[in-house]
Amino acid sequence: MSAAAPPSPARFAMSGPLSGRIRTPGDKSISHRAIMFSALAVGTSRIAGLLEGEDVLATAAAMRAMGASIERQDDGTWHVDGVGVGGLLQPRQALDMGNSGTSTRLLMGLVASHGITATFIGDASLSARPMARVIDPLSLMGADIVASPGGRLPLSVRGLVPAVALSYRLPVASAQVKSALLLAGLNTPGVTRVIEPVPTRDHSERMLRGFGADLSVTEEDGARVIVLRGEAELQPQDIVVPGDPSSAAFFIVAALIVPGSDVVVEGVGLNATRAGLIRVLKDMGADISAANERAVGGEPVADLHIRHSRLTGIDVPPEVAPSMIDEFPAFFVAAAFATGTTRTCGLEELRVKESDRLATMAAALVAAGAGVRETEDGLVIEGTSGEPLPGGATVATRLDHRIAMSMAVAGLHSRAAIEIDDMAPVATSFPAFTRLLDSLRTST
Ligand SMILES: O=C(O)C1=C[C@@H](OP(=O)(O)O)[C@@H](O)[C@H](O)C1
Ligand SMILES: C=C(OP(=O)(O)O)C(=O)O
Repeated sequence: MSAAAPPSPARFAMSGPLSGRIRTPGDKSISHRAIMFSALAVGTSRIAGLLEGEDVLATAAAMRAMGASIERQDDGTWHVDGVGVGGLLQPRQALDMGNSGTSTRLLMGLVASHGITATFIGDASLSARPMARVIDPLSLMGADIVASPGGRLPLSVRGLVPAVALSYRLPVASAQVKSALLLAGLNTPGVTRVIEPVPTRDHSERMLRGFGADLSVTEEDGARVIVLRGEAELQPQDIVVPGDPSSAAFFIVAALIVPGSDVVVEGVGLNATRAGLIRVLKDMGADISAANERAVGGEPVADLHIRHSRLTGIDVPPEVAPSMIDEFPAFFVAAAFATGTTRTCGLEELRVKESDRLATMAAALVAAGAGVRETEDGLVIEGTSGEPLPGGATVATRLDHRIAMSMAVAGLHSRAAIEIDDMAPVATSFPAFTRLLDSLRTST
């Protein structure tokens, strides 16, 4: 297990109106993929706008350990010299994935079809997360995987060359599992098929095509079917990473709940497989408008203008969940200030993220004085009709960046400050979070 950093508590108190323009950092999912695919191309790729958070840096370190050359330039772009599909080298040490599920699951897929063995370790949160969802299909492809009890980290993957091409129907809506299989398929002769009954974020498909992979997506009986021809040759690319909608979510919710707020978040990725939060908030009455719509790095992007709004409670349809899966902690905060009841269901997946996000958010919001009932697969939240929460609580974030940022936002409209027990995990996805928040609180 990787070493734990000392906790870094912080207090977030009642705020005046938030105003100004900010730009969110690069998308975490796309940044991981930009590093991985560039590291598999032959030649030099350039990446602008890469998220320089701990999770992405863990991916970069692992790809370096397997032979890629990855360097940050003085102007902030990253240059990656790839090894070519099939060219990964045996890492000398265990790959430390820190807190990052995406790094772990995608790289397990990559190793599974190379002639190398890699051991994956991580922090206490990652070591509690289920890996059977990738172990099972990668084993069918021929990888030899030895995991800790319950299919957890630490685990080792011994790849097989040539691996056996697989046609696999995802039993759980997971872009990480889908992407792990596509990465394994890159060095596998023949055709790898992944069948997705419920669509999940499609960054891997888009970017693999951009790198020249032979990949097609069709629909069969209402499911998405992704077909990838193996033994791919990836061409180096110039990539611009769009802003992360999952990071923008904290500022969207903050502007909606703090009276008088008027905020623009620039360059937010609005890929339909990621934009569920905005659709649901608008259905609740949120004043969010998009301007300057454009494409960045093959992804739709816009500047979002958000004004404080009176929100109305809603029943969130479960089928929207995959398109806002990481935004639920922030969404629960928005719901806590709505008028009426918000009900969510079908969110079992939230129990296996960096923390059990249903239990952790229910406990945090209840401690702050919100009316929250936890069910097996969701939360039922009675809103304050725009009134502040009592606050005055210390929140346990359980090594989960999104809990820390969500409850920091809740503190901005609470009578007594909310103390976050540890802001350190925020560095995994959004190191600039507190600085950007402060810039909106002080600007006039
Ligand atoms: O593929 C990705 O980049 C991600 C997929 C999602 O996980 P699951 O695949 O487990 O749903 C999401 O929660 C995670 O933050 C990033
Ligand atoms: C679930 C998340 O990330 P990961 O699975 O990569 O740890 C997240 O960022 O909310």
